[in-house]
Amino acid sequence: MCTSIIYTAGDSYFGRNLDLEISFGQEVVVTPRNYPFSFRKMPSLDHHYAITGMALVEDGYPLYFDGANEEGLGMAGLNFDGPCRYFPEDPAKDNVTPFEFIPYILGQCKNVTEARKLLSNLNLVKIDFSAKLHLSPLHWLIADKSGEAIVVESTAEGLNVYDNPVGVLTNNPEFPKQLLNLSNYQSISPAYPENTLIPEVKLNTYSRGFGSRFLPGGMDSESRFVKEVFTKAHAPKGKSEIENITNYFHNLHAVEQQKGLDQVAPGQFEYTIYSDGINLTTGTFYYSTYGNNQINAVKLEKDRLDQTELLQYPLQSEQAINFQN
Ligand SMILES: C[C@H](CCC(=O)NCCS(=O)(=O)O)[C@H]1CC[C@H]2[C@@H]3[C@H](O)C[C@@H]4C[C@H](O)CC[C@]4(C)[C@H]3C[C@H](O)[C@]12C
Repeated sequence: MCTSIIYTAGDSYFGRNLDLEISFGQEVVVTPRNYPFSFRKMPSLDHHYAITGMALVEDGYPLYFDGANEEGLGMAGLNFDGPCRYFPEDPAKDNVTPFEFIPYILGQCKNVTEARKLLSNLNLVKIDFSAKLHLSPLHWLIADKSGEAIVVESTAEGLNVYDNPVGVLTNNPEFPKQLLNLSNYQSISPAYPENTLIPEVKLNTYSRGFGSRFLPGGMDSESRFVKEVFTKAHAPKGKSEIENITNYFHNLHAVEQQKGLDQVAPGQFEYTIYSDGINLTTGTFYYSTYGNNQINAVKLEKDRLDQTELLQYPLQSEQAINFQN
């Protein structure tokens, strides 16, 4: 499972938890403006917006899991196994493969409005990256620095683009069903509830936090969706970058998967491999990994964005403990 969010507190922060049982060898990758992006069915993009994100570099090509461009548009791919369908090439459409989708959008669009235009004639065409790396069934959260967010899902009906008023995406079911399910939890509150059960009897209120007593807490995607929507809706807005990024990571950690809790095969457990977030105004990319709770950061080096070579930053996965004596 995975969870992706956009959190706005002055600046906007975009990113995700990547939850899986295996790691792909991903790292922080900056694709500069003049790296030639080739596409299987579309003309290549020799000049484009620079992109920073988490990617696996395979045969020199950055396979992005999530990222954002220098204009402040972010995009993340999350598992969508079941409803997801990709299609044969359609000569009347712009045919983009799912593994090219993030560079295609982030390379060319400044914001969600521009992304919607490219999406209006797009076909997610079924072509594997290689015999070794097949397509993954994904859906995507796209959001910009204004806080506007949309979800893209390719299903049997074709390509669906939904407004996302809550700025959260997890996994199944289809996004409209996730939104509908929120109404089941509309009475969840940070405030202490009024006793409407039996007002004339004074109840023994033995604990704080009763407003969120029925908030789901499971690892499944519906539970994480509801929990994250509630957490983010009430998250404080900081006055500094440090406060904001701290709040942002607490949001993602609210739906983190600890090792041992989500069994996917005998002896195999899905867990939160990394959490990341990018400031959509400054382009600074932050991340932590399961093994290293420290927040690491890669600043956007504006003077290196005109080159053609990828900039790669291996993940710092060793725990960093601040010993005080
Ligand atoms: C598995 C990842 C999504 C995490 C997630 O949602 N997990 C939930 C699993 S489940 O619902 O509980 O089953 C996705 C996100 C981005 C994906 C990667 C990116 O799309 C980039 C390439 C694309 C290639 O076609 C396949 C390898 C790959 C390197 C993908 C592997 C994998 O499918 C990734 C890493």
